[in-house]
Amino acid sequence: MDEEETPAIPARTAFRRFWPLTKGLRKWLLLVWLCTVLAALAETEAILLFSDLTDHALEKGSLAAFWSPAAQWLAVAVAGAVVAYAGNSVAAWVTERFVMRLREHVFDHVQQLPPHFFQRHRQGDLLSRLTSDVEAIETMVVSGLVGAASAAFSALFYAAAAFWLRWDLAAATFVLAPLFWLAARRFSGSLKDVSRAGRVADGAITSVVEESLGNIVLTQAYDRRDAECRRLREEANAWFRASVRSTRLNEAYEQLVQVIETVCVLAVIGIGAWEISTGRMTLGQLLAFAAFLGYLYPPVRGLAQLGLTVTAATAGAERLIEILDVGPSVGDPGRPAETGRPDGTVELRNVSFRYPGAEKSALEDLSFAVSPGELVIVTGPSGAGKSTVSKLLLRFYDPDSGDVLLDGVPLRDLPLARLRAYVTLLPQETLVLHDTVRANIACGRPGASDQAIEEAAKAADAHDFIVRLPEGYDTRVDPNSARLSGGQLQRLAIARAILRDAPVLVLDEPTTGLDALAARRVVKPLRRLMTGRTTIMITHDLNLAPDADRILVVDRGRIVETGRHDELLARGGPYWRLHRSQNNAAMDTGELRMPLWEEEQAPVPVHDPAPAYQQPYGQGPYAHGSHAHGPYVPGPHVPDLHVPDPYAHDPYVPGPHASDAYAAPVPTTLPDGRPLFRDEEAWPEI
Ligand SMILES: Nc1ncnc2c1ncn2[C@@H]1O[C@H](COP(=O)(O)OP(=O)(O)OP(=O)(O)O)[C@@H](O)[C@H]1O
Repeated sequence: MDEEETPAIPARTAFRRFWPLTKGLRKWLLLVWLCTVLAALAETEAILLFSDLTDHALEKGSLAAFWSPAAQWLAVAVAGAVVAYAGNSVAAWVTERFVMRLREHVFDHVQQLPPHFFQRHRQGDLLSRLTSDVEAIETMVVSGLVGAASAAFSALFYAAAAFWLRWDLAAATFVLAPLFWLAARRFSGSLKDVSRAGRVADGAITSVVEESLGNIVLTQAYDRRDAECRRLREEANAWFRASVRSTRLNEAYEQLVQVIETVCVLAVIGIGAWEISTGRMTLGQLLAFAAFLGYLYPPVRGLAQLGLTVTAATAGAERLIEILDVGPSVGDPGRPAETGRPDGTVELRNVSFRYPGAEKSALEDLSFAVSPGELVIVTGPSGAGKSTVSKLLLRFYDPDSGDVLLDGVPLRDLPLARLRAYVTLLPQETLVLHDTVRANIACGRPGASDQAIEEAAKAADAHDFIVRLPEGYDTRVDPNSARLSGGQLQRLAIARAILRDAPVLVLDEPTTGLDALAARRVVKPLRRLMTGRTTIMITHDLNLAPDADRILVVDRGRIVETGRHDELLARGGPYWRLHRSQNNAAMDTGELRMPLWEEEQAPVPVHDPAPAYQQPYGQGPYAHGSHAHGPYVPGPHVPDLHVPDPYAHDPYVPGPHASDAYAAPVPTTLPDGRPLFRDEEAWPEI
């Protein structure tokens, strides 16, 4: 779904769609309309008094005939002013309430949408929909409706008054009325197109600014200022064209209407002059008639203009309806399962899943179970489906087939709020609220006491750096804050998760993006967080792997290997290769990493749950003499790699190179000499 493809919707459909949101406000709308009616009555009375004054006081030059109508006129004017003030104030209140309600409604809806929606929509465009498009709908549903009702009433009222005064004169004038309608009709189609283009361009400009400022480091470091300005200019040009064209169209319409009005006024004066000359009309009557026409034109013009405004607002409505029509991918069950706090047994049973619109499945018939308190690491190359597992565990999506179970209960039978209280996610990116440190931790468990927050911070090794901040726990932080390092932010996130105290933890790349020192600094807090909880850690970083009760190696949506760290290394299979590529510092770029098997070897071999052959670590097929020491070369391009895929050989017969460097025992240090995280020692405070 793209902003350019927004489907066209008739104004009536758009109106009907948003009208229910005026519930509770309608009585106030009626009051606004009543005020307009009263104001119109006051104006009419004023015009009639003016006619009286002209004929009795002005034409006859009698001051005595002046006082009474003048006093009545003043009283009517004051009453009209009070009513108009009250009506406009209530109208402002109603329109702003409606805007707030609509914005909350759309915002609430957007927050329930699945992750792929946000990957496919630019944030700036969403922002523009939530701001200017929401306001546009107000002009259609509330101001539009009240305006139309008031204008229609005023037009009818003044027209009736004009007829009552001189029906023949009025009839002659109204013959010209369809001209207004024709003029409005002529312009409305073009105005809708141009408004739609303007709104899309507005969203695009917000997106460019937002993306560019969000990437300011890239912009500055790579001197991309000109490129970014060019990008902005391209979008701004579209907006510029749309807005100039929209002004031109509106202006042309206004001027055309002026000309039509002049024709009407001249017709009235011409007929009036003839009527006065024949003695059938007084000057006062003619002036009053002209005044009624003067009052009649604005509502008639307003009605036609309103048509144009509503047409333009429909373009905004289309963009909001497009979002509102995207349903959440999951919802609360009709009949929720009756469960208490779970022990934390997690199971994926024959789970297959394909992202909406994707060509290939992200997970294929995946099964594994984790017992309460176990630590299971899910690893594998980029795009293997690891993060998809975390999305299913949090129930951002339901599997296409198979089940995800918590203590034997399918997740789809648990209310979402309860499920997410039981399963805590520590996401890859450190998520920080624009708020105080205290609030950032407390959002793990709203209403937590200060003492509980501090204890969580202590367990996460965050307390010490927090108290050193200028205002301690009350220091404000924000997502782009330079105040806290990546590691410190991660420890805040750990404190939040500790406070949440869920029986199941899903850690998605908890050390990614942290340097070695910072990564090491979060290991202890992470261990404290994991203690006693079922933990599923999705990671490329295998430094915590020795701690895991089990490691699942996933590739192309399937488990290709499972076991403990030592067993898997000894097996010399995919895990061993992942581990080797990491120790060779060929970091996780996905492209750099060795494929677990060669592309052409489809279908993907499925893990055989029976214990694999016991192959000494380093005796795998890739422990090949000339490559063992060299820089990492992706698998399929290894020129003299004559050893077939390891999965094709079960059991594997050790090759002739068992004695090379990779036949060494499991290393206890990283290549740069750092100890593995397993051997913790005191580290300096960062
Ligand atoms: N929103 C999406 N729409 C379509 N396909 C998607 C979407 N998100 C992920 N995928 C695809 O699903 C597959 C699994 O993705 P996933 O993010 O789970 O991989 P991963 O193992 O976590 O990768 P990485 O380690 O790079 O984060 C990939 O082929 C990916 O391209």
